[in-house]
Amino acid sequence: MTRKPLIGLNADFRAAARSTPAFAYIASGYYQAIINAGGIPVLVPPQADEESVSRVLDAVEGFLFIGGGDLDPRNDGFMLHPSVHPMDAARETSDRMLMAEIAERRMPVFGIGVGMQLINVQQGGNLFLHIKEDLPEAVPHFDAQDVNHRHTLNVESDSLIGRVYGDGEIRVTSRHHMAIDEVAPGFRVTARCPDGVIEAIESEMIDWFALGTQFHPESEAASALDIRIFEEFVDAVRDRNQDAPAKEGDEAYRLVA
Ligand SMILES: N[C@@H](CCC(=O)NCCCC(=O)O)C(=O)O
Repeated sequence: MTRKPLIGLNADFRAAARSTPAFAYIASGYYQAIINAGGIPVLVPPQADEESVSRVLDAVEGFLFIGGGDLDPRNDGFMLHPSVHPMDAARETSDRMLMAEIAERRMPVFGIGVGMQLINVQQGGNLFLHIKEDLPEAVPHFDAQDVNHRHTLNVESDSLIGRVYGDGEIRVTSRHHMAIDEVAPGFRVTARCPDGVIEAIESEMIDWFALGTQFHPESEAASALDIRIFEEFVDAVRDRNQDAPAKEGDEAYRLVA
């Protein structure tokens, strides 16, 4: 039986309000996609410090950064923009610590939506803060009335995304008002919307599986091909850890014991 890798997922966070406690939460599509692709999801709420981040990453084999609110551009030396609504600082601080350690370890990582933007800025790239202003000719990438708003995609054939989607028209679910501007060193663009907006990046480093999609392959409207992206990710995590010694409780351990 193929060993299922443990894959961490961050969570979104909402501070306490007048009548509700604070919540850490995650849309089920993210962790269900990991399960469907043969992994075991491990939900990771915002962490308080680097030691906790290190211990968490000792316990998982890959990491998925989910979508959510906006990264605060002031954390990257830019001015705040009126259209930017930063996510709760508890989440962003934890996400940035996690991403820094994941990069250090070259742990397989997949970022979706703001998760891709996090990979890009943490690795030295930057963002357009508001597509409507920065790229006025762009097609709509967000529809407040339609959570499954979709647009077409052009992919680089010699890439993971290209292998997954192949030829033919591709439509993906899009929910963003920010986008990658300068791509981080060591990464390349592997998919764009026909209007030029960057929709996927991947690492060019041979020792690091790092992938980002601005679109949402976990959405309710996901296609069978979208799910293949998760299978590629889980396979990459498994392959990287296939020589890891079996831990008590693993199938391999039981077989030997
Ligand atoms: N700040 C980003 C957010 C992109 C993103 O993650 N969208 C998903 C929304 C919530 C979700 O479905 O998880 C941007 O707007 O560019």
